[in-house]
Amino acid sequence: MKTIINPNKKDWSELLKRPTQTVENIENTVTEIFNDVQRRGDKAITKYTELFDGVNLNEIQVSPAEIEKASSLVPEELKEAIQTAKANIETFHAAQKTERVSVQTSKGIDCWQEKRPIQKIGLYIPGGTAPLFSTVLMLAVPANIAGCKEIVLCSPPNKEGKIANEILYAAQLCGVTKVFKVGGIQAIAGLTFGTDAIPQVYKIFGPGNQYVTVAKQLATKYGVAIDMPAGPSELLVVADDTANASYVASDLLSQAEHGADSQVILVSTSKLLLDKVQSEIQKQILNLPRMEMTQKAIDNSKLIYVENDDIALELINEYAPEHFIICTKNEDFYVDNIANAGSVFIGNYTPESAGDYASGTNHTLPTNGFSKAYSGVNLDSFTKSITFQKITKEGILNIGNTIELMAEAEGLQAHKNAVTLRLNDLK
Ligand SMILES: NC(=O)c1ccc[n+]([C@@H]2O[C@H](COP(=O)([O-])OP(=O)(O)OC[C@H]3O[C@@H](n4cnc5c(N)ncnc54)[C@H](O)[C@@H]3O)[C@@H](O)[C@H]2O)c1
Ligand SMILES: N[C@H](CO)Cc1c[nH]c[nH+]1
Ligand SMILES: [Zn+2]
Repeated sequence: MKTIINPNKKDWSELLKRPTQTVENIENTVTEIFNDVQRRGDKAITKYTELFDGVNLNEIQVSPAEIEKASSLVPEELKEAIQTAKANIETFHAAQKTERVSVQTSKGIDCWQEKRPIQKIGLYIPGGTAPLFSTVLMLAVPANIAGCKEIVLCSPPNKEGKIANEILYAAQLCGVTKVFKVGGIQAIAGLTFGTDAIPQVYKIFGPGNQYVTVAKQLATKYGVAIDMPAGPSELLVVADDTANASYVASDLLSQAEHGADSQVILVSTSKLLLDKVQSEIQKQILNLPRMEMTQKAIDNSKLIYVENDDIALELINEYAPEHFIICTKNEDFYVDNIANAGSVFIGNYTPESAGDYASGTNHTLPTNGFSKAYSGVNLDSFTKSITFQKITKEGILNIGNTIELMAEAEGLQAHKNAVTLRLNDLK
């Protein structure tokens, strides 16, 4: 991992670049696949599944019998762990429910706002290098609490043409309606346009690699909504001499192991800590089964020394990490002042993995600096707010002239008439 000492502010944007390809790099591939799926539906889906996942499938929908069999093969101990995680995710997301907001803005004018579930949604569950069944919980649990009706899940098949047993078990446990063995750009295309097999949905959720993420971003051109760009995982840790170097190294490696295009960053006011973490990483990485991929991510990663907490905070807000771990003496300074981060983990005993699996918070989070403007997935991601109003005779008498004046000033006579006709009847 490269160490950078006191980087000059004018170099920050270059220093903080992500190692992923850009929308421009991937756009042509996405457009080609989208056009093909739009034209040829399931035939195109099957072609790209063979090309990218190396398997030729006659049937892309997972049958109830396959789900039953897969579920029976998941060890009991793991099922219990999945259920514990599910309970915590349920508790945290159910607590996010809000009451209807209702107010009389003036006499005779009642306005209110209510949340209604998005009826048809698509969940993308990554499966390229690891079957992320935890993501099923992160998406399907809040979707059910929100009341979404049709929940369609897509995930890439392995070389045997199967989706991991744990993904199917979690899908069944969390009330997913239909499951398809389709991944990557072609899955996003299927959910966007619909095919004979895959239902078209109103909103697509879920993380994925850079191809999936760019496909989701481009899918919005065709009218489907997305949760956010949730691409290759990333982590920024701020730590000082009060941190445990081996814990910090383990956290950095936990996100680096997601893939070669992940990135992790350590910011510190202590050169000693940076050195200790560097050597811990070199030690711990040797025992990781995904060492090669992890090493590639570590090569994209940085240890950054800065002189004080103010500079550290400014740099962190500029980077806008997906995950932000705080292991410093004055943790409140960072907790109170962080402006841009997807999810924050505080103190030596809060590993980022806790949020990935089981503490209850959602792990589908904005990457690539998008935490400057986007929230991670939460209960509201699965609902829309609808406003309602009811105006009485007294109410329209009160507000009518205001509307007439404004409509006239905008040159919209028909708008004015809609009020004037009523007012004339009431006079
Ligand atoms: N931000 C988040 O909230 C979050 C959460 C979990 C995981 N992640 C990220 O999800 C990603 C999972 O990636 P993954 O690759 O393991 O699984 P994936 O399911 O996202 O992608 C696999 C698919 O990518 C497609 N693909 C692969 N190479 C391609 C190419 N050259 N051209 C076109 N398509 C190609 C294939 O169709 C394949 O099925 C990781 O980057 C991880 O960091 C992010
Ligand atoms: N860290 C990922 C979000 O960026 C989520 C995840 C799933 N499994 C393990 N990790
Ligand atoms: Zn993770």
